[in-house]
Amino acid sequence: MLLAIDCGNTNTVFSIWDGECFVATWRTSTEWQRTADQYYVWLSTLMKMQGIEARIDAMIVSSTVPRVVFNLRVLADRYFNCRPLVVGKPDCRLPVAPRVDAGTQVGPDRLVNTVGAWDRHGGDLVVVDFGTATTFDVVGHDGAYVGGVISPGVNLSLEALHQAAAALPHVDVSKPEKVIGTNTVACMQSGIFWGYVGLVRGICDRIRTERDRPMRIIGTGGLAPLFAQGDMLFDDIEEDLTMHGLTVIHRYNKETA
Ligand SMILES: Nc1ncnc2c1ncn2[C@@H]1O[C@H](COP(=O)(O)OP(=O)(O)OP(=O)(O)O)[C@@H](O)[C@H]1O
Ligand SMILES: CC(C)(CO)[C@@H](O)C(=O)NCCC(=O)O
Ligand SMILES: [K+]
Repeated sequence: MLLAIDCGNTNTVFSIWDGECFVATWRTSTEWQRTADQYYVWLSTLMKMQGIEARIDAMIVSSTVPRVVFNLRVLADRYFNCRPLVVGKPDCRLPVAPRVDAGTQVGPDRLVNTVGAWDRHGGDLVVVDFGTATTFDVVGHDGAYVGGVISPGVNLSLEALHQAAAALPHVDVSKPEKVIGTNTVACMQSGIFWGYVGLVRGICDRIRTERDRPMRIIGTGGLAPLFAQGDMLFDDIEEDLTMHGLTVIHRYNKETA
């Protein structure tokens, strides 16, 4: 079975793929210091607890944090006796090459989102991913990543507000009842929630205008369902899009090996 790993700047998600579906998904914080042995103890404990007897013999990794890749390679080698595919490395091929400026290192999570979304929907898409950053990945008619937009993440913006202003507390993002807040927390929640609804709507409209064609908007990431409550932002929400993209890239590399 395949172990697919998506390391973001905040969280790392592990999923086990049996060729047809994900049999399990677990999440941990991203820490580059974590060793292969630590990953394995954590993973094997969760597998045991859930009675999962998967024999992992392949691994694929997307990491926005280059330093974590070393220990994940050791994990693959020491415990699963395989060489991992690492998205963005020359030996990991993508179905369609990105069309970006020479020398640009596109975030592997964005490339993987592009592949996953194209596999499900075909071309002319925008993937909006609410992670550490809020990213917009534009997929051309042929499935290529053709560029996008990087905005500060929702939780990052809330944290920056709290850090920079002595009287502003830490708050969690949620949909406020009204736009006009009558207390500090409600004012901050409104600014973030309706601010991001406007940001997503505005950027997607401008992308459509710039591309001059209809485009489907796919939302992903933990906060996509929450923001979908604010406006008709997305044609679809797919929380497993990055993981799906990883399985597609793995299959593509196996078939074209
Ligand atoms: N209402 C909410 N308020 C705050 N956080 C939420 C809420 N709903 C979901 N989340 C968070 O969203 C996160 C999942 O998002 P996702 O995996 O897309 O990005 P991330 O892990 O924050 O970022 P990255 O992938 O860049 O590491 C989880 O940490 C989850 O706690
Ligand atoms: C933008 C993030 C942080 C989103 O996870 C990641 O994709 C990244 O580090 N990207 C590198 C730069 C780029 O994508 O163009
Ligand atoms: K992510």
